[in-house]
Amino acid sequence: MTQELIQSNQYGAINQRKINDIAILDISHVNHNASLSLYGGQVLSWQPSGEQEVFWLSDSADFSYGKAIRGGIPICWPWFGANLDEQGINGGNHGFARTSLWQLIDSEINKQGVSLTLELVGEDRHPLWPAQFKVTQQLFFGSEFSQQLTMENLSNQDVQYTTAVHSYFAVSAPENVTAPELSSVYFDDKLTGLSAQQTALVNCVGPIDRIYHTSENQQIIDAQWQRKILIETQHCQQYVLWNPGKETASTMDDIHTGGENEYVCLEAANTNWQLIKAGEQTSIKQKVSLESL
Ligand SMILES: O=P(O)(O)OC[C@H]1O[C@@H](O)[C@H](O)[C@@H](O)[C@@H]1O
Repeated sequence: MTQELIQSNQYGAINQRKINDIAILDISHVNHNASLSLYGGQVLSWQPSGEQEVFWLSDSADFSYGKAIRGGIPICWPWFGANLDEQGINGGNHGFARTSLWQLIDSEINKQGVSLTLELVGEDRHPLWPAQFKVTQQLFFGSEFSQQLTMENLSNQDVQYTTAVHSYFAVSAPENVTAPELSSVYFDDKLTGLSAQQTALVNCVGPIDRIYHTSENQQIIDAQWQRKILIETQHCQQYVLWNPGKETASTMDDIHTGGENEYVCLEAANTNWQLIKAGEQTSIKQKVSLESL
């Protein structure tokens, strides 16, 4: 495997390698290892020293232009989910950011961790979203992880967006896992089409596909791995909880056999259209940390 050193110092190094034609950055640091793909601007892994991997990546992920990479943190933007307009133009699932090439603008390695800035700039990228825009993604990998997306509307017209940072959290098995704060929150069930449901979440076994209307901090409690994943967000009004379950996963080429038993998606999101006025910007953020049980 050919590697190119991007940056290093006494605390760590960033190397670049390629999968097919896709540039992957590998980070090794005194307190963690991590990797991300410039295609999709997508975090693929983050493993603080002495911990299990935090983000799940499918063994069958398709690293090809035009395809979304299954796992890590796909960026759903400028829309989340399906997007079908009145003329019948179908934008497909989750927008174009996850199938776009992002640029690495800046990186810094220090004792606490590694900071990276990625950018996606464009205009008229899709008939359903012709605006001129810049999205800046600021990532920090250390013993904690944070991710901020700043969305700038560079057009002279207002635009609307929906979004999700579609985190695939690695777990021992969805049946060992719960997210207790969600039990008291109303959700829209994408599988039944029913809105404003409320039921206790016993575990995260799929098929499950729900939009929970809350911006409170969340915990993914994994009884087997004896850890809590803590998630805090800013300017996100929902969380999406998704696991396809065995039957649906077996129809998905980019999930390896049994892969659905290795993760739970809890996606910090804005699933209702949000306005960004002409020339203005807005941002969302998530912070992820770990605790032992
Ligand atoms: O297969 P995709 O496009 O990556 O989407 C995966 C899932 O993403 C979730 O966010 C959606 O709520 C699900 O409905 C969807 O199936």
